[in-house]
Amino acid sequence: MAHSRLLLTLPKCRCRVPTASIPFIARGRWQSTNAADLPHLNPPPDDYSRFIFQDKCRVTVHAGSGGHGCVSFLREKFIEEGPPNGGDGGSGGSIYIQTVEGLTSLHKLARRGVIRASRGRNGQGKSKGGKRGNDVLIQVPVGTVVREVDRDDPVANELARLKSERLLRQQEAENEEETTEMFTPVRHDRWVLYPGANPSNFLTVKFPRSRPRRQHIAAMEPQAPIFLDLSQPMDKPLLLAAGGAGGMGNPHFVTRNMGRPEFAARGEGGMRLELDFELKILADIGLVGKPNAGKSTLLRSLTNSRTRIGNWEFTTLSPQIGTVIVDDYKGRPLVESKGKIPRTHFTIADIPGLVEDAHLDRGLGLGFLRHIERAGILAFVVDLSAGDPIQGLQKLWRELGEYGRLDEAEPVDESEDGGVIEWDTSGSGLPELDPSRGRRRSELPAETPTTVRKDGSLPRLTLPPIHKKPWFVVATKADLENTQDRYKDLQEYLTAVEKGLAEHPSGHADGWKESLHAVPVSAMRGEGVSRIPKLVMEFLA
Ligand SMILES: Nc1nc2c(ncn2[C@@H]2O[C@H](COP(=O)(O)OP(=O)(O)OP(=O)(O)O)[C@@H](O)[C@H]2O)c(=O)[nH]1
Ligand SMILES: [Mg+2]
Repeated sequence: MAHSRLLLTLPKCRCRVPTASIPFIARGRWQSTNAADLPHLNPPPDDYSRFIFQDKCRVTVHAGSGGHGCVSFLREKFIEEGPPNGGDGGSGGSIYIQTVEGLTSLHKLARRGVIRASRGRNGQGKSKGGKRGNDVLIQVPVGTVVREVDRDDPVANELARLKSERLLRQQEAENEEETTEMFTPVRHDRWVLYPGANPSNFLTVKFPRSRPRRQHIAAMEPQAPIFLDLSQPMDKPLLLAAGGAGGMGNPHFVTRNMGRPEFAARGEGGMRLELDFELKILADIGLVGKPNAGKSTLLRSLTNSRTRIGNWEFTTLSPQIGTVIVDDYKGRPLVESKGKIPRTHFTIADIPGLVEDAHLDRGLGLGFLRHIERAGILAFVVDLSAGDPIQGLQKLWRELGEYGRLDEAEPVDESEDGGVIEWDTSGSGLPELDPSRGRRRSELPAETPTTVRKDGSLPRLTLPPIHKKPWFVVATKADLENTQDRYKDLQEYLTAVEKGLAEHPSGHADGWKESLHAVPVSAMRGEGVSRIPKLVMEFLA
């Protein structure tokens, strides 16, 4: 009795998971979608999880400088003036980069701003070499592009200085009559003197000619300027900037005339790189739709995503990713794929809605279109309750076409209708897709290898043009009135495009049209959505 009273008096509690524990990638098994879970598909505006998301940042990285060589001499009983035994300086720490699966945002990197590898320790007496500086590994999400903005390489600067000095000498030698003793500035920055030495010793000591040195691993650095397209998980880190070489101890400078050199070399300075990081999300499916079309609701109904839903435009302000698990609950794939790695899951990217002229940077569109550029399959989300869905679809294609044109100067256009479909549902039990359709999958973008080239850089990712990607239409809000006829028109139009009777909506005659579907769904009721994973697996298998 007391128990039931307690239940009655308790306020309605909504289970909230701490934000930090929610992964950015939400996972869900599409088989588990059932009508009983409906409240999460039409949630109140405050029922969503916040993600910290950053898809761009600029970071300055400093490789560590080398430690200085040591000036030291053996001191033992009965050996008054022992031979030099100064150790070499340790080399500076290097900066490496690696893509890691599971990371989804650059916000941690952006927060760091400046990344420094530590410097090498100085050499010591008794021929003790200095300790190496600690390396730094920058971990980024798969799909990150790294571009160099600026660099300051002390070794390159020194080499350039030596070259200009040599040219000057050559010129002097040509005009022999004007020959004067060339003034060589004292290089405090390149030499270390014996501890007890005066600064004036710099003027009296005759330093040997020295060329700046690099660590051997510097040969693995990517070619300047750096451009890396890290589209695959990497099992080994890639070197970005090698630390400065350590300075040599005084034994290295022994000559026949100078048995006890009282100087050693300073370590080379570490390189500074200013890098732009940009994350291009690599999802299998990109949802393309106008604001308020119902993309986020669709993502929620397919996955466990807690993305925000609201009956206003621009509810979604940053890309969201959901993962749909399609295994048999034991990690085994449900769809067998011949000759390829079997897929047990696929990812869906929900980006902010595209307004008209999004390619001219209206709305929020342009910044996020690049995420769609990389999706393997495009899902056009068209709201059946908001006017003519065919025009809606064509407008979306036009925006994508214009964006593609910005990228690679491609022509685009529009089109019309033709075709067949049966529609006999009034809200529930939406029709099954004909399994004989959606067979061809040859057009899927090939896996891009992340093989490192000889110069250490990665090959540039070659993306197929947007109009060549497989696509389908998700006709949402099919539970609302007057949507059946619109859906019918839309499917007729797609059949006409497939048969070549109507122009491809991208305006490209070679646009992908192997099997075009419009899937009618009511994402809010969770109806019809289970057909999407089936269709996607047909494409991915
Ligand atoms: N009746 C009905 N309403 C839906 C359906 N799907 C979404 N809605 C409603 O449409 C409105 C917009 O849904 P969202 O999922 O936030 O739309 P969106 O495309 O993500 O919008 P933006 O993030 O602004 O681009 C919400 O009020 C949803 O409840 C559906 O299948 N049926
Ligand atoms: Mg949204």
